[in-house]
Amino acid sequence: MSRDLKSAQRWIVKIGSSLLTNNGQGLDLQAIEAWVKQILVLRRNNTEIVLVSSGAVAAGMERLGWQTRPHALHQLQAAASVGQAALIQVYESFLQQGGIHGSQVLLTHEDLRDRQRYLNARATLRTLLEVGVVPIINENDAIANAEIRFGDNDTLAAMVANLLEADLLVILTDQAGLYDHDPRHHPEARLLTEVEAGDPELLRIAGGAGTALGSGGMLTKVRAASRAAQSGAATLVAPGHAENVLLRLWAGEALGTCFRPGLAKLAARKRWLAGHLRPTGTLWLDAGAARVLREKGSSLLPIGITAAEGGFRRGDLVRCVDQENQEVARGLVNFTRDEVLLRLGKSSEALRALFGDVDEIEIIHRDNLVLGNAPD
Ligand SMILES: Nc1ncnc2c1ncn2[C@@H]1O[C@H](COP(=O)(O)OP(=O)(O)O)[C@@H](O)[C@H]1O
Ligand SMILES: N[C@@H](CCC(=O)OP(=O)(O)O)C(=O)O
Repeated sequence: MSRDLKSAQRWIVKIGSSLLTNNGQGLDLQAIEAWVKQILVLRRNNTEIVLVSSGAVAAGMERLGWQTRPHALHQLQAAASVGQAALIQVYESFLQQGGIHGSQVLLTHEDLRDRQRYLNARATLRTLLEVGVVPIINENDAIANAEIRFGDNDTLAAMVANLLEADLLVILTDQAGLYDHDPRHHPEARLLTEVEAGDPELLRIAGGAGTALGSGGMLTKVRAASRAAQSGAATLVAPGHAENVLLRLWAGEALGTCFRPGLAKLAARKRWLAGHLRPTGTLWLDAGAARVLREKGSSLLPIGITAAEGGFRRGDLVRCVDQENQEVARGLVNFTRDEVLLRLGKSSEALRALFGDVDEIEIIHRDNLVLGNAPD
């Protein structure tokens, strides 16, 4: 697979606990500054970045003057709460040097399982990207108990990659990438430069965390790569301490391990959106529109829509049905219901007369359309 990542427009970058801390002694400010500087360059080159950052517990321990990591959950949560503030303060100060703001988004597993909270999280993150902010995500450690925890940030980062349909998930860690054995115990281990996401063999060779600081080890990274692949994202597990690692990856250098997503992005993404999102509305198509969608998989234009139901918003999944209420397709809609109602039945000329020469006239673009009776 080519490592040309310049066309990958949305990256989720996960920075692990093993990297963020100076051997457990608080945050490694120099390292964080270096990553933020690279993120600023990527942003200037139109790559959207969402950061998933660990490090709250370690930063909190330093602020509280605790020498050893506590075992009791309430103490860990207190440390995370103090440290999260420190973490955001550090990122924000470095981002501001480049004229950009960061924002804090703390998530629990529940937030991505509950439909309404999932949609809220997605809408917020999309808006943050639209206004040029770098969202900085961590688990909401202060309140997350065992039942609602992700536990490691690799899983969280992969779920965010699905949520935002990212092109790429970059997992920075303290090793050069995935080896055929845990390199801490097998000095002869070989680095794997390219693998297939979801290959079950990888689960066998990936071990647990290498240090007391990290939580998931390679196993959660391998699992994260298969999860990210479900929505078509490639994953790179790369050495976070390598100089200019993000810029070198962006330039196409073969650093770390690349997990190919298997299915082409478009096909994977379509399968994922049909299987994972629940429709929030219905568009009724006339016979002509139903036919061109079924026969040619064309984009859905306003002229072929006769009615719109449901309180959907831009980016939501809607069902497209024919006049007999048979499902023709599902897709991500480009407009809110009110906007669709203003446009339905109108020709492209009529739309231009109303709205001027706007770029987007399709109600659903063909890349966002899945034909047939998709599962709920
Ligand atoms: N096959 C493997 N290849 C590379 N590293 C592995 C492998 N199996 C286990 N590991 C361990 O995984 C560790 C990285 O995971 P972890 O400690 O959780 O870090 P992070 O905080 O970056 O998530 C490495 O330090 C390494 O010891
Ligand atoms: N949410 C925790 C980090 C969880 C964690 O260690 O994850 P990981 O970086 O995947 O090993 C924190 O901020 O301290």
